Amino acid sequence: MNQKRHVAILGSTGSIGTQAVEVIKAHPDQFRVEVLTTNNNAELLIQQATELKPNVVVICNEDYYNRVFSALDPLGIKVYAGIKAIASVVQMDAVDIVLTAMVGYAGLLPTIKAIEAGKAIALANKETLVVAGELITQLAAQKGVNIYPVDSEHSAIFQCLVGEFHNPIEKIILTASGGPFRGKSRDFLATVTKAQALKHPNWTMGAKITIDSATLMNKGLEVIEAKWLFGLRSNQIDVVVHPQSIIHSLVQFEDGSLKAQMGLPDMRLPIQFALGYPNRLKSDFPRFNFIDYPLLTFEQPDLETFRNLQLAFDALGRGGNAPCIINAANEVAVDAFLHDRIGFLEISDIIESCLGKATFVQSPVYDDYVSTDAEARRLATERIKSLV
Ligand SMILES: NC(=O)C1=CN([C@@H]2O[C@H](COP(=O)(O)OP(=O)(O)OC[C@H]3O[C@@H](n4cnc5c(N)ncnc54)[C@H](OP(=O)(O)O)[C@@H]3O)[C@@H](O)[C@H]2O)C=CC1
Ligand SMILES: CC(=O)[C@@H](O)[C@H](O)COP(=O)(O)O
Ligand SMILES: [Mn+2]
Repeated sequence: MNQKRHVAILGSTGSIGTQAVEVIKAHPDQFRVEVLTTNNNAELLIQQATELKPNVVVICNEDYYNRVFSALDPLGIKVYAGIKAIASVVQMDAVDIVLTAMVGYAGLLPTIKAIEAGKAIALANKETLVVAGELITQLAAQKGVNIYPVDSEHSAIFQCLVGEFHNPIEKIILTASGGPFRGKSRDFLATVTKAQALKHPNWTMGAKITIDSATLMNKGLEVIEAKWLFGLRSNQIDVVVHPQSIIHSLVQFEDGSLKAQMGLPDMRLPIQFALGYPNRLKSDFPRFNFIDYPLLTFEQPDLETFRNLQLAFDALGRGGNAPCIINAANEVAVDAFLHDRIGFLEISDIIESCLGKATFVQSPVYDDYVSTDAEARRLATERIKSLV
């Protein structure tokens, strides 16, 4: 790259956000941070901003505005509060690329606003494409905006496709670790605790995605994300359990050839690839050694025990706002599980019940997604109340 890329990091204090900051700090000649945003973590935001000197920061929780303002205003950094400010700062002229590393449905509106303003997107927030994949991909095409995947599986597929964009994909194979409860029975799952579910075998991530990995909903969300990113039909997307998380996913072309992308589980690589595309920037990330991994194994996912993956395929098959319904129900159910209000297996029950009850919309527009999200959250909350 001959010019620095100017980056907005939405969710800079989270797992992806902090790793993105690391990548950017390692390449000061390639990147400059213009925007940092967070929900509540004022202290880390202040620390990051003091070091990176962005143009603007946003703290969603207005209670922390004074604290952040008093620390950063003397440095000439603009400070805004509230979720609406995020949707506006992504449109700043100084921003070239927006890394969407916020968690959940909250990522949708800022992503739409960024695309409307013609900004490239490094997409970590998979929920955006799950909720409104058609709207987002159509808008991006209309505005000539590139969406670079950050999610490790989708980055793997994107990396396999470099130099192959003219060749049709026969199918893709998304790898799944299987999570901490791989091979366990429903009887076992009925007793598992939040602490057990938060222990991912291979990745250290935020709480919501870690629970999604344990229920296999993460893979369901990734199937939907892949459909929109790569323009696939659902019968072109397979899932295989690969407990070592070394092969990050594969593409099969029409001549039968399979291409895979491999490496140690380290999100800094896909973050760096998305921010630096088309260049591969140097890194000192630990290298994979075949001798350390004499056995790479593969299994079928257990869709009867881990029902969320099947529910995601069902929602994808139904189309319209069905993926938005399961996303909202899942966000509410995971939050309830993390607050010890429901058991692990009840997460799927809540999603299934919402999918059956929420109003179906075949061809949703933005306002339909807003009302679907609200309705599904209300239905999920009512269902949880009936369970406790
Ligand atoms: N972690 C990973 O390895 C991977 C994550 N992803 C995806 O990336 C996204 C981020 O995940 P992850 O980094 O793990 O999540 P974390 O929970 O670690 O971080 C989330 C970030 O978003 C902020 N945030 C949370 N809620 C809101 C909100 N309602 N409005 C504005 N900001 C908010 C948080 O602020 P605060 O710190 O103040 O709470 C934090 O900065 C998710 O969509 C996830 O699915 C995809 C692949 C891998
Ligand atoms: C790092 C990443 O991309 C996560 O989405 C990861 O894939 C979670 O692992 P599993 O969902 O396969 O357990
Ligand atoms: Mn992933």
